[in-house]
Amino acid sequence: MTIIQKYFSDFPERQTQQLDALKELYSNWNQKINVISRKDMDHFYEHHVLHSLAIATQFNFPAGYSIMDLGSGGGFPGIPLAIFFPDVHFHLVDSVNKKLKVAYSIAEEIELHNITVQHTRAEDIQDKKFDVVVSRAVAPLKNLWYWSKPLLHKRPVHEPKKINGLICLKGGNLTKEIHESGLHPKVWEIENIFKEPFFKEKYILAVS
Ligand SMILES: C[S@@+](CC[C@H](N)C(=O)[O-])C[C@H]1O[C@@H](n2cnc3c(N)ncnc32)[C@H](O)[C@@H]1O
Repeated sequence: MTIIQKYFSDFPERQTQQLDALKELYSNWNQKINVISRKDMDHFYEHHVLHSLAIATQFNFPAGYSIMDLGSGGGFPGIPLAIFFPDVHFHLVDSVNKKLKVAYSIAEEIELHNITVQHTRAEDIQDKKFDVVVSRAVAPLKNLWYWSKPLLHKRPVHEPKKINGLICLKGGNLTKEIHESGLHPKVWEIENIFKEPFFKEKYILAVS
């Protein structure tokens, strides 16, 4: 996990151990339930953990915040972010239960207590509200916002690193997708944050 240390130098011991444990756990689970493409396991920390933590370079979630990871699959970006923000609660939602089972088992194995999971489609949730929704590689921005908006607390924030809204990780040419959403997201190019070629044409989008 040297690639993580390259950008985040001073993790407390507990978080370092949790991050260190992830690759072997995901490798083992992946042999039973495919949550990460096999060839990607060679770049696990860069493509999955560091990519998820791009959000932590731009946002500071205060203790007590409640965050939904919409379409979390095997736990990205939710699990790396839950390790990074141990005082923030992450609710991992996916319409495929077996992937969530992997995420939940891994959270248990590393004693990550700020995670809950729910097997449902995001648009069917009616009884919960969150401060933030995060999401990676799930659906067009228009849909993500349509599903997230009713689930967000209405708490306007005025500090630049805080947000009450949707944060998603996306790749490729987003011009059409953003236009079709009718939204004006704030956009960060991850290649300006992390220098590895993998992050070319990868973006963080935020809507609030
Ligand atoms: C390409 S996977 C990405 C998984 C994970 N976010 C990641 O980056 O590794 C997309 C996931 O979104 C889930 N998904 C798609 N639409 C959804 C919805 N409306 N509600 C909940 N989950 C959804 C799918 O089941 C799938 O697991």
